[in-house]
Amino acid sequence: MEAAGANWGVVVVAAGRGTRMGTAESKQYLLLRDKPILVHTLERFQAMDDIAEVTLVVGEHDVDRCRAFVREYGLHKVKQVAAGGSERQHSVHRGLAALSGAVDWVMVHDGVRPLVTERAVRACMNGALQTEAAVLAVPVKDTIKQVNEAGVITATPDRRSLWAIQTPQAFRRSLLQQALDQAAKDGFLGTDDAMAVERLGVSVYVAEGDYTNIKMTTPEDLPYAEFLLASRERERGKES
Ligand SMILES: Nc1ccn([C@@H]2O[C@H](COP(=O)(O)OP(=O)(O)OP(=O)(O)O)[C@@H](O)[C@H]2O)c(=O)n1
Ligand SMILES: C[C@](O)(CO)[C@H](O)COP(=O)(O)O
Repeated sequence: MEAAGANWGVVVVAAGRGTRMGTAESKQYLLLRDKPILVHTLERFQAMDDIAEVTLVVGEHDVDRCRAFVREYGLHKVKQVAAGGSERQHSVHRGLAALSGAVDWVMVHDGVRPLVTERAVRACMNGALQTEAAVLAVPVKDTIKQVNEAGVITATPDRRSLWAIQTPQAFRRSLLQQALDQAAKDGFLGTDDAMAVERLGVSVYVAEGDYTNIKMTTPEDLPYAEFLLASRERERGKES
């Protein structure tokens, strides 16, 4: 563990199209209260003293408008705005390459998870510092079934072993680099970053997150996120 000397960078991936949201505008640019979802997300990391830099990965046609957001919202920790790839994993790989050489610990976060809390981010960072690789997750609340193509249940995994995985996902930088390089070489595509590390045989630890760290995915997520932000503002108002 090298908490004191750790130099943390964050790759925020936001190069997806948001097909399931079904809006003309890509979901990361939709307004949540007064600001684009992506700006809320970046502000979470901007506010944390022990994060040195952020690389933002966006669609190639959105690079200029995102550079303008960086200026408009004073997001000075965003040192690079890079163009992403066709799959999330490609975008992460490009973002990792764009971080400066000073970064030795990295978190990957979805640009469309604007409600992550500082407490949860810290839990993930501390988990990685102790183990090399940690992700945020919450225990699943529903009973999960495996269902075949005919719509028939084939298995009911023990719920006590099931966790819904979120971001951030945190790693020693060299480990994530090795994992993504190997995945690219093997033509392996995962739906999260941990999968690339797991296939190297390296253990990835789970740090308990919050159910409110939702990924903005479908239209009903928008009013829920508005509600959560308003509740947090009310709580802050009561404290001050
Ligand atoms: N080629 C891609 C695909 C996804 N992402 C990012 O990865 C995060 C999580 O992905 P998801 O919610 O699945 O976003 P989309 O791919 O945009 O959504 P959809 O599958 O509905 O099109 C998002 O911040 C998204 O912008 C990315 O950077 N590059
Ligand atoms: C990485 C992730 O956020 C973990 O839940 C998620 O897998 C990425 O989103 P997608 O919907 O699978 O593309």
